[in-house]
Amino acid sequence: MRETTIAILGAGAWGSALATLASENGYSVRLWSRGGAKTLLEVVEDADIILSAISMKGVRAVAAQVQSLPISKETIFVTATKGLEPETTSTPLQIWQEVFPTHAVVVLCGPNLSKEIQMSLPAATVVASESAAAAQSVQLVFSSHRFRVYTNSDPLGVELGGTLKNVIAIAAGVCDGLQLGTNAKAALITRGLTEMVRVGVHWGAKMETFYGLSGLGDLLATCNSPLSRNYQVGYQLACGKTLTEILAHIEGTAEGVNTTVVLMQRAKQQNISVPITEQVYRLIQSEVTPRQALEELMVRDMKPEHFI
Ligand SMILES: NC(=O)C1=CN([C@@H]2O[C@H](COP(=O)(O)OP(=O)(O)OC[C@H]3O[C@@H](n4cnc5c(N)ncnc54)[C@H](OP(=O)(O)O)[C@@H]3O)[C@@H](O)[C@H]2O)C=CC1
Ligand SMILES: O=C(CO)COP(=O)(O)O
Repeated sequence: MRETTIAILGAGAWGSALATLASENGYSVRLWSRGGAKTLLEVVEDADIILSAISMKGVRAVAAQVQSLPISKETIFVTATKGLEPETTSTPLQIWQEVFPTHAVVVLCGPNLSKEIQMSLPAATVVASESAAAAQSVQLVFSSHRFRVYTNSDPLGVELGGTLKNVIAIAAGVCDGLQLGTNAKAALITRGLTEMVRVGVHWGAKMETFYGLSGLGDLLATCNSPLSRNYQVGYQLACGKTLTEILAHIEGTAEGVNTTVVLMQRAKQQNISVPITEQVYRLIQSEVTPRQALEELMVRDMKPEHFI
């Protein structure tokens, strides 16, 4: 039997870590990046699985390039990007499904700081798809004694958990940078999760998905780790650096900055209350200081504790 071939698009921090996991499991892995030695055709040709770990800004263009190439009808697409497209507010899952409507598309998302995975520390993740068979195939590729992979049938919910938590992670970095304490951080993360649930359920995702690994799990990892680029953006803003300075020096992609802008636009259009996102938005637009953002959150109208 021919061996299973995995094409990974994007040789950044996350694409490289996922390539390591699949290679260690004995799969044949081909990695593509814009400056790499192999062409996109060489990498995707006859691939059983094509996984995209491209930053949000490159997803649509790369998907269009892949569409122009001869791909087997059986090929499974996997998306590991956590972002939103500015022009359409679409998620990466929605883009891959739009470009490849007859293929199975799987979302891979969880509390997965790539540096820890490259250090062989244990972690868990979720692979979600409308096709249970496709999700199980991807589960098999990445599962190991150090990487536990769960399947899930709510791909949009799994993807939105990983995407929306980046906005809250910026706020959590601000909270720690201002040294606001453990009570404040717990309140922020808990109310942040409610905001994620509100947006996600309105979008069509299942509420319970946000209490799983790709929602609460990734929220806890990202809001508590200095390894998170999004957390670092917030932390450094609280320490007085400008967004331009921070983004110029940060290693890799902090998707939460763009996600905040797109989410704010969507929430306004659809009249969804997102008070934490709104303050992160105003902060990155330099409309408020970190302290003013905190103050505005604390003096909002009194209300019962709603969970959605
Ligand atoms: N790092 C992590 O811990 C995790 C990251 N993610 C998500 O994975 C995605 C990638 O993150 P990460 O690997 O850390 O980021 P990096 O900045 O390390 O890598 C980004 C990758 O995207 C590619 N890319 C960027 N812009 C374009 C473009 N316009 N066209 C084609 N390719 C492009 C880069 O290609 P090139 O090499 O050619 O420059 C590179 O391979 C993000 O959405 C992130 O949120 C998800 C889970 C964990
Ligand atoms: O999504 C991540 C961990 O699951 C990575 O977080 P950052 O993009 O903030 O580094």
